[in-house]
Amino acid sequence: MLALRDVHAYYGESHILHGMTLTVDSGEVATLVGRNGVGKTTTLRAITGILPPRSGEIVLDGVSLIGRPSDRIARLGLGYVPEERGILSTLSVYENLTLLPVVGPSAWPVERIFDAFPNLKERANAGGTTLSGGEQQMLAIARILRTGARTILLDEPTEGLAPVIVERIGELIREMKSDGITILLVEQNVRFATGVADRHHIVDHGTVVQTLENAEVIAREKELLDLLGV
Ligand SMILES: Nc1ncnc2c1ncn2[C@@H]1O[C@H](COP(=O)(O)OP(=O)(O)OP(=O)(O)O)[C@@H](O)[C@H]1O
Repeated sequence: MLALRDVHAYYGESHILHGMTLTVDSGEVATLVGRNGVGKTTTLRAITGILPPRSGEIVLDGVSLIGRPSDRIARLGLGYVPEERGILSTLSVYENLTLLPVVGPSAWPVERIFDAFPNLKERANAGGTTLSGGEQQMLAIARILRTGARTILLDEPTEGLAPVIVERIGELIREMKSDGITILLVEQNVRFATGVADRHHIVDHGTVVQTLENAEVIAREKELLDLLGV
């Protein structure tokens, strides 16, 4: 389980997270939803240790993450797929895929990844950034699955992608969940979010203002879209 309690984080003097508190249960898919700039990405960066919080508690499976460097946090089984995906242009698809160390026993072997993503197999020797946006997103997620991370943070994985790719990413998230992986997802597409998630944390001004079960969000979709301004 992942738990944040009263987390405060800053960029320089800008106070961005104002007491972020939330939990993601083991095996759950939870989302962070909210308008642009409310601190969703910053929350993921605080969890990974890329932007260490100035105060508060973050605990992953009983271990405090506070004060640990991000590479140590990753080795505890936390994977992060940033919005910008982080595919390196100087490396091939295969090299990008195998770049990160394996951190756990449930790591997907490369053969499983190639079975799941035939496009990545076909393009294994091509440059990482010669792939389409959708393929790069698949590669970014596949790279984390290969590490065996049991808790995965995904930042807007569907942004700007064609509907058929969005659907494939939805299937993949459901497959990850059925493998027992815990997922925290930043997602602006409410339809997509309700298709994959168990609970939704509504974020405003760097804090969670409401947590809703998936069924509530489905029932109140219009209200939520108005709230998000989308
Ligand atoms: N590197 C940075 N330096 C300074 N301020 C930043 C930096 N990154 C983000 N911010 C600011 O922090 C606030 C929260 O940004 P964050 O990216 O967490 O928002 P978000 O909810 O993820 O929204 P979006 O969907 O726009 O990414 C914004 O006001 C943003 O301008």
